Amino acid sequence: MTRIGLLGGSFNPAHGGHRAISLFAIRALELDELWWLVSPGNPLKDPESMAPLEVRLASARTQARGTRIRPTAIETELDTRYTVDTLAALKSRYPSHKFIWLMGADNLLQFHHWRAWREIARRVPIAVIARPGYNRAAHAAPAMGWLRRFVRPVADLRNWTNWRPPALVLLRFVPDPRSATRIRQADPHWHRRALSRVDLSRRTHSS
Ligand SMILES: Nc1ncnc2c1ncn2[C@@H]1O[C@H](COP(=O)(O)OP(=O)(O)OP(=O)(O)O)[C@@H](O)[C@H]1O
Ligand SMILES: O=C(O)c1ccc[n+]([C@@H]2O[C@H](COP(=O)([O-])O)[C@@H](O)[C@H]2O)c1
Repeated sequence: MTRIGLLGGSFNPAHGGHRAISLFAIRALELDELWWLVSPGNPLKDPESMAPLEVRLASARTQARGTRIRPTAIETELDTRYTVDTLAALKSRYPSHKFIWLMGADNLLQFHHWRAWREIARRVPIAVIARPGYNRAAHAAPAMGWLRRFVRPVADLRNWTNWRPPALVLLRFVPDPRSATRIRQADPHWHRRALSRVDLSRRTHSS
């Protein structure tokens, strides 16, 4: 049985915060691999401000170097955009893998807007990772009105593969204030430089 964590995201761009929380999660959940699902397009986000998928994926590969993190654009391959569909496709493609969905506390605040969010929680256990500025609000998130009864103690964490979903665990690692919004604010043209690096490496590989 392979233990896989799933961290879906825009990764616009990937940053050290993603890497840090992922490394903590790999250890805490004893994961064989943590897959970063670099989204072709978050259904709730404006595509205008989104760098091309290949540039975001390249930033994810850079951040994941030398770890058990596996950046993927598997939602493109599966032709899914909604997490509920991605999970169904992954579970049927990898029937012997055990999956756990990871998300930062900011995503829990929006979770009730996701398509079939209760169904997502019925499909896989969920680990919510504390994030500076969002934790108090996350405890009061609309989705928590329903999810609260399924919260598991951290003491039982290693046993997550035996949890029968819905099951939710709240994880606190060293708080990491990094965010893609801040990076874009400081460097609005990050993707242009990144795109030229992607093009360059493609040319180098094909030459
Ligand atoms: N510093 C962090 N601490 C905890 N969770 C994080 C952190 N950074 C990102 N995440 C989580 O990682 C997942 C993917 O994040 P995403 O790619 O949206 O990055 P982001 O920094 O939140 O981007 P943006 O600022 O554009 O919203 C989400 O579940 C998000 O909550
Ligand atoms: O399925 C949905 O309705 C849905 C709505 C919003 C976000 N998501 C997923 O949530 C993950 C985090 O997205 P983001 O843009 O906040 O990094 C990513 O995998 C998205 O596809 C999914």
